[in-house]
Amino acid sequence: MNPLSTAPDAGRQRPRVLVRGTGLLGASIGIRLSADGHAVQLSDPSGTAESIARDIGAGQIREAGDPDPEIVVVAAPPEVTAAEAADALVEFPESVVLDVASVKAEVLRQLRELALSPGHDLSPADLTRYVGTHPMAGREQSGPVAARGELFTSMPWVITPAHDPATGEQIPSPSAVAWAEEIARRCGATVHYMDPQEHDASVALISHLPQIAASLIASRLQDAPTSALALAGNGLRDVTRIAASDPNLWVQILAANAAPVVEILHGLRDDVVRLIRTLEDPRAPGRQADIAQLISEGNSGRARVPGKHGAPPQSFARLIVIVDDRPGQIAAVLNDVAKVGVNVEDMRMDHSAGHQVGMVELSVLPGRCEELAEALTELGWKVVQS
Ligand SMILES: NC(=O)c1ccc[n+]([C@@H]2O[C@H](COP(=O)([O-])OP(=O)(O)OC[C@H]3O[C@@H](n4cnc5c(N)ncnc54)[C@H](O)[C@@H]3O)[C@@H](O)[C@H]2O)c1
Ligand SMILES: O=C(O)C(=O)C[C@]1(C(=O)O)C=C[C@@H](O)C=C1
Repeated sequence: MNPLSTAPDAGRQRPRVLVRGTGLLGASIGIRLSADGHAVQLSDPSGTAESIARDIGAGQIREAGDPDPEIVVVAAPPEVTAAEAADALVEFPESVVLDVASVKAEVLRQLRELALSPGHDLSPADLTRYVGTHPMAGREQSGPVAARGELFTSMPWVITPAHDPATGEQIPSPSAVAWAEEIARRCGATVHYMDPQEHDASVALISHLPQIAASLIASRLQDAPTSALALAGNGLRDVTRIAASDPNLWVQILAANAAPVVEILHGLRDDVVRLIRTLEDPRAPGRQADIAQLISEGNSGRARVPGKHGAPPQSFARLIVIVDDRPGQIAAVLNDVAKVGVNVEDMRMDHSAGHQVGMVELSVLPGRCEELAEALTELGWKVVQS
């Protein structure tokens, strides 16, 4: 009997996993599952991506004659995801097949079309072993070199089981869904369930809109004078980090989720037009209240962004440690923080223009900030609380 025909057994089973597509996502999953004791096989049309993934500990390159995987994770670009998942369902008739593409309804639509197509070996019954998923974690860099085993820790991972449009019944078997959930948990993520359409509408707002906004803002900088760019502070860095993302990937994501994105862009356009009108004559009666309203609407939205583990938003206390600008200083600070036993929730490094010093900004729980500042000062660090 297929060991995966039942739900995960109290976390003891370690099914063999094939990761198809060993870029950022695939290699990160491979690292995490290998560390958790799974035998992970790797395959990618790019031999370089496969070799790098293997070399960084994501698993072993799948060779002819290797045993069939029990779980396949398709981590390929969105436009080939349905075809890759279909091939895996046909090639490994006992395996559970997951994908991690950023869009869900279009992948499912293509898979259904393949299952109904007389020219394809995929049958509708095979779809009982397919589970669409989407880890809400990534980076602006791609390829296995950017992979990190910790990528998914405490981040949401959405599972989007398909339902039969006629009967409303869930298509993937309960054990396939349970295994998808188990893989997400073993990668350190927190699991959410949604149907594919609700997922796509949600990510249009919380993922696709930010990407578009970051790209549009960063594109304004292309011809900016170098003297202006030299003044760039954290505000600009915060809102443009994801503007460095892969254009190829985003063409595919936005094209596959265009309708919900367009709806949101209409609303954004209305707000931009309103702001332009206001600022054309900012001293006219009522205009300053308009500006204040726009900024405070942003405050309200921002306050709703949840913290780690989907917990309510939490403001961390921040302290800045001033370090000499030489190798090993960040590690030395973090080492001392670990000695004090305080968890760092976030960290960033900044340089003071024209000075040979760096500023390591540490975000910690407010209740631990005072104690950490005192301990680091005692250990000889220059500490500033902000
Ligand atoms: N980048 C992110 O932040 C992020 C986050 C969550 C989900 N995703 C999704 O994960 C998937 C992979 O994205 P990524 O960021 O790892 O991209 P990536 O470019 O880092 O890696 C994609 C890999 O897929 C390989 N590939 C290309 N065609 C293939 C095929 N037909 N079969 C198997 N592999 C193939 C490429 O050679 C490459 O190594 C995408 O579907 C993306 O939507 C990305
Ligand atoms: O943090 C980043 O760099 C990301 O772009 C990650 C992000 C996101 O919007 O949160 C981007 C696209 C993916 O589909 C999932 C995650």
